[in-house]
Amino acid sequence: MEHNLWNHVLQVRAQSPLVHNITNYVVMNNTANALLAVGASPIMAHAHAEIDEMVGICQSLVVNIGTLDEYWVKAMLQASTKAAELKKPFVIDPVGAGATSFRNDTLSKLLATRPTVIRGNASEIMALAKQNTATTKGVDSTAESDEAIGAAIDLHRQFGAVVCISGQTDIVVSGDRRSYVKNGSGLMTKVTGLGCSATALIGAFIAVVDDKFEAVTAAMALMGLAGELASKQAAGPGSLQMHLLDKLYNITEEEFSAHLQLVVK
Ligand SMILES: Nc1ncnc2c1ncn2[C@@H]1O[C@H](COP(=O)(O)OP(=O)(O)O)[C@@H](O)[C@H]1O
Ligand SMILES: Cc1ncsc1CCOP(=O)(O)O
Ligand SMILES: [Mg+2]
Repeated sequence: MEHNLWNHVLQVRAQSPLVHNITNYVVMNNTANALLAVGASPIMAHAHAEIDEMVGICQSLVVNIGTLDEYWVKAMLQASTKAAELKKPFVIDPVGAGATSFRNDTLSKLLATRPTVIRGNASEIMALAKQNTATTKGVDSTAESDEAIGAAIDLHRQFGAVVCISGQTDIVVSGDRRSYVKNGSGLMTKVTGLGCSATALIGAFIAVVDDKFEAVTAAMALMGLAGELASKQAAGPGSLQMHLLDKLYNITEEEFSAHLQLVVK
């Protein structure tokens, strides 16, 4: 599988999939830039009047609930329903799951449209599976990714989605398949929107890779590796964001295979 992952990076660059994003105000710019850097083509669009056509021309959809309001919830449900109808892959980022009943109710409706992939941090994945005993801390995780594996397995069973728990180790769960990506940097938690960027990259990879488990693993490997290599050049969060975009753009096969820390089970 390791060799396939780099081929998937090359496929994204070669095919430049059009990725429709309904995402939050905080990260629109970061995530569009992350998609461009890996070779994909982002479009951010949430007007009800254009959702159906937009889903129709895109190769995948990213739904991120970071800054919800009622108009946007309708747009998200319209888009995910259309994507399911057209058999286009889509990924949900349950930002802040568990923080409010508005978020939880919206997520229940979105899950019912059967996303291809769910990517969240450990607190969010546990909240989605209603396994959160601790109170959530907004958009940041209060738990380690391995604490959410049971929740991820449960979500996969209920909804059939590939589930990714991000954190110090990114864990991808699908049926009895597991991958563990141990790249990244603690400094990445000091830049807003890097989880959202990981989800956007998943959107690009599921657009071009048939095996969705491998697609998600490749996206998380690329994000973790780019963040780790960029953090070595960064003086702090500001320059990390800048170096991360550069590394997403110019990472080589040699860097990818020399630094990848992947366990597949
Ligand atoms: N403690 C950490 N050590 C190393 N890398 C991390 C750590 N936390 C997050 N990352 C990296 O940041 C990416 C974004 O994950 P995360 O911070 O969990 O998302 P979110 O911003 O949604 O909470 C991960 O895929 C991983 O590469
Ligand atoms: C801070 C914040 N508030 C609402 S959405 C958002 C961005 C969260 O991004 P990420 O989960 O990628 O850190
Ligand atoms: Mg997040």
